Amino acid sequence: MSDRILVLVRHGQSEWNLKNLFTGWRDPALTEQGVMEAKRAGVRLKAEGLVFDAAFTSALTRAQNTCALILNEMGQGALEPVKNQALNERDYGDLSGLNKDDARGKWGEAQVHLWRRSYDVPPPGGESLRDTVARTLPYYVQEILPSVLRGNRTLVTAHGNSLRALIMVLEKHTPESILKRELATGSPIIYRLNADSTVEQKLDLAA
Ligand SMILES: O=C(O)[C@@H](CO)OP(=O)(O)O
Repeated sequence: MSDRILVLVRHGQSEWNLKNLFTGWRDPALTEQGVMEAKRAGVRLKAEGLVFDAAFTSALTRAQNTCALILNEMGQGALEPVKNQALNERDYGDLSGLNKDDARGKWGEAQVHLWRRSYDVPPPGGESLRDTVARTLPYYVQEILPSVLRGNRTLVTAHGNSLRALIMVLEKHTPESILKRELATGSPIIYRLNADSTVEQKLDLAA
């Protein structure tokens, strides 16, 4: 068995998730429930017998706090995560701060779904998932993957769409199949990688 372990966790519920607002690069805090979700993720990862050697997170508070809560819960509060905005949420541009139901009322369900989940339709002034892949994937390949392949059990706490960008590659999604890939807040996905960086085994703790 290899030690090439990569764990992805979407941050716990944020204030803007709760208010149903497009968030993107805006920086709301975790809610009480979000804090609980992050702690629970730490408990579950510890129960899986995991110990991390490296951690990466975005430049946004909700992902950083989720990372710290997970590591504290695992008794690994001394592990300092690497923070980089390459892991930030997709930039929602002009939609940032708008209510998602109001947006559906204004532009229609189908258009809003395309902005939220399609591969290549950018929201006005913002990033498509393809644009998000273009900034997260180089960081993954240059920084995160070498850490995993060196045998560091590696935690990444980030965001719904920046993680969908990585999952697209890890789980070999097409631009069509990625439309349906949703990520729950605070639910770890544990990947064991082969030496060629493909996925040997996946354990989705949300499933
Ligand atoms: O608002 C956002 O930034 C994201 C994640 O919460 O939302 P969505 O699920 O609509 O892409």
